[in-house]
Parts: sequence; C-alpha cells; structure tokens
Amino acid sequence: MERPFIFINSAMSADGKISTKERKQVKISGKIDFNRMDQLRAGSDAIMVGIGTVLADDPSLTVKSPELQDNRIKAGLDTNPVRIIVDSTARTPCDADIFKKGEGKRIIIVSESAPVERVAELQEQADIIVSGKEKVDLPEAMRELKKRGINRLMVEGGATLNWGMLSNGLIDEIYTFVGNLIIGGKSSPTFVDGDGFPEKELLKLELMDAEKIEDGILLKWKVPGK
Ligand SMILES: NC(=O)c1ccc[n+]([C@@H]2O[C@H](COP(=O)([O-])OP(=O)(O)OC[C@H]3O[C@@H](n4cnc5c(N)ncnc54)[C@H](O)[C@@H]3O)[C@@H](O)[C@H]2O)c1
Ligand SMILES: Nc1nc(=O)c(N)c(NC[C@H](O)[C@H](O)[C@H](O)COP(=O)(O)O)[nH]1
Repeated sequence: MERPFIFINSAMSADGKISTKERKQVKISGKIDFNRMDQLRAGSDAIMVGIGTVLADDPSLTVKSPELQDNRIKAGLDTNPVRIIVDSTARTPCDADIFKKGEGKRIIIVSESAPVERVAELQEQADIIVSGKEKVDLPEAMRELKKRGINRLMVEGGATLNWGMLSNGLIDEIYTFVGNLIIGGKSSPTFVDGDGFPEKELLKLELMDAEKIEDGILLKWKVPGK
C-alpha cells in the first residue's frame, strides 16, 4: 500500500459528541478504555491529531504505562510513537505539551500557506512536512508518512480531521468507545464534523466487534475499500 494502515480511535458520548460546546475535553472513557487506548498508542508507529485538538486539549500523546514503554525500548523503538499534528497554518504553540513531554520524534504537517517564520520556529522542535496549498493535502501527506517508515498510524481526532481522513478514503478501521453520558448542544463537536457526505455517497461500515466495557460500549468498525 502507498499509505500506512490508518485507524481512528475516539471516545464519544451516547449522543455522539466528543467534547462540550465550549470544546472542553470531557472524560468519557473510564480506566479500562484509557488503558486500551494506551496499548493502541504503544502498538503504533505514529499518533496523529488535528491542530484543533492541540489548541483545545494540549495532549501529550505519550505512552503512559511504564511496562508498555519498556516493551517499546526492548524492541529497539523510541519510548513514544512519532507524534504528528496536522496544522495547515502552523498554529502549534512552541510550548505545547507534545514538545514538553516524553521522548521521540514529532512531525508537524503544514501547507504552503503557513507563515515562514512560524514554520522556522516549529522546525527547531519537529520535522516539518509541507503538503497542499491552502490546507494540508491529506492523501499526499499520508504517502509521505509511509515513505518515512510509518506503517501503522493511529488518528486521535478531532472532529474535523476525522472528516478529512474519512472523506478522502484514508481510514481502514474505526474504534469508538460510546460512554454513558449525554453532552448535547448543536455546536458540540461530534465524532465526524466537516461538510458531511452527499445523501447518495454515505459511508457504509462493516461491524467487526462490539464489547461492553464498564458502563459503555466499544464498537470496532471496518471501512470497506472501494
Ligand atoms: N473524545 C475524543 O476522543 C476526542 C479526541 C480528539 C479531540 N477531541 C475534541 O475534538 C475537538 C477538536 O476538534 P476540531 O474539529 O476542532 O479540530 P481537529 O483536531 O479536527 O483539527 C482540525 C484542524 O486540522 C487542520 N487540517 C489541516 N488540513 C486538514 C484537512 N485536509 N482536513 C481536515 N483538517 C485539516 C485544520 O487546521 C483544522 O482546523 C476538541 O474539542 C477536542 O476536545 C475529542
Ligand atoms: N479515548 C478518549 N477518551 C476520552 O474520554 C477522551 N476525552 C479522549 N480525548 C482525546 C483527547 O485528544 C485527549 O486530549 C488525549 O487523550 C490526551 O492525551 P494525553 O493524556 O495528553 O496523552 N479520548
């Protein structure tokens, strides 16, 4: 394949929201689901998020379990997978937790429209991939990641990046934990935002598995290839 195997892992409320209307992070997953997410991180070559998630949540995207970190080191890998931000206009703050916490490589994917000075600043802390004119050309960027040795890529949202990846046919599998709460609000981000598919082109999924975890349910979906 020209691009990595790519999956999305996400947690949503029972009404399909992934954060509040103020874009504030909500603890949807319990301990078991966070541990499962940590295992997925540890087993991936890279973890990717959109700049909206960095600005809202400031995630570190590190592997948390010392045992999983040790296993990676024993396998000759960095403690953490490569951490990637899709950031068309290079808005990533230089003091983001992704830079401050944990060892390992970082990649920022920007577009040609990103201000040169900002790109230069970020270049001191991360590798830069330039792709697309106004916004990142996701298919091209994914091919570039594959060339850089990334074979298994975990996408951790948010809503806009999920749409960009799904609408470009770049996702192989989706894992959604549906938690026992309602967030509500028509402007709260949902699992997939963006423009939405035209009525005749809705994306059909194949259910691979459904598992009750604590007070929620983990759904595993396969996105059939064209
Ligand atoms: N519950 C969860 O599992 C979970 C996970 C991650 C994020 N979140 C939530 O999601 C929200 C952030 O989502 P969001 O939609 O605002 O931002 P996002 O993280 O999806 O980032 C969107 C940004 O990605 C960039 N981008 C560049 N090229 C793109 C392209 N071709 N297609 C799509 N995006 C492109 C754009 O700059 C865009 O603004 C936050 O509130 C966060 O808490 C929840
Ligand atoms: N799986 C999951 N369950 C949740 O209940 C929740 N709120 C998130 N949200 C994802 C979001 O991107 C978080 O910001 C990162 O999970 C934080 O990652 P760090 O701990 O900083 O490494 N993800």
